[in-house]
Amino acid sequence: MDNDNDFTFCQVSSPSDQEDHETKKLVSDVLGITIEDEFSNGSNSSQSSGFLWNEAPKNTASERQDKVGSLSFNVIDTSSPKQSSEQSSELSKPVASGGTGDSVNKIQERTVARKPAPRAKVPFEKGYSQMDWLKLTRTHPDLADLKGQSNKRLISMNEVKQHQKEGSMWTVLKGCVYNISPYMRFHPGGVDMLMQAVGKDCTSLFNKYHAWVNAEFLLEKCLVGTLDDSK
Ligand code: HEM
Repeated sequence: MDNDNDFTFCQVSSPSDQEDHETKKLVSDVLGITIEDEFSNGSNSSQSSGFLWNEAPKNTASERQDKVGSLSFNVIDTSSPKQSSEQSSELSKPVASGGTGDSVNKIQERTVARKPAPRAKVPFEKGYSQMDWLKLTRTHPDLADLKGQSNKRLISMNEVKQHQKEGSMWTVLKGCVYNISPYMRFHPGGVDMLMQAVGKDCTSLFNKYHAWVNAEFLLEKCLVGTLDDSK
């Protein structure tokens, strides 16, 4: 009860309007000092924002981190995109470069690293992803449509040319003859692109677009034979 009385007493003798105003001002001043001290560490506000978002010296970053406390993660976030773009341009440096075009090359590399060229990849139809293709290659008994024939026989280019119909579309890739008909709708570059391979040797086209693609593995079950290049 004594405490209640004290409380009542405090309420009754609350500061006058003028005193109240002064108290508020004092509090806000103190808060102002505290905020400025923490963020700018005695410097002006433009330096403060520079520290948070632009170029904080790397060797002082951890020191700032300690002082800022819970806001320190901002420092790391701000500097990381710069680092990664530098890294990617480093990674994309040409193996051999030299001469006067060197600096031009570097500028172009940076542009490439930031804005990758759009790819002509066609969105796959439902059920025609590369995973679906892999499943099909494991379950289908005769994707190459061999009908019991060996896939080790030699095939002439003339025979390849004759297979350009639905269900039996042959192509030559790196000396191997494939029936690419079942792969058509699974091709990430689209049916139209792959149609250019039908009835001919598509090795140079294939290498032009994606030399890195492991066609030997992808088309393993579509193998019809080996190109007989003796004729
Ligand atoms: C005959 C066997 C072929 C196979 C197994 C094959 C497979 C693939 C694969 C797996 C991709 C995705 C590549 C990636 O994500 O990096 C792709 C994309 C593509 N393919 Fe093919 N492809 C073949 C032939 C061709 C041919 C003959 C052409 C051109 C006439 C072609 C044009 C493209 C294009 C334009 C893309 C999309 C762009 C890209 O991913 O870089 N492909 N192909």
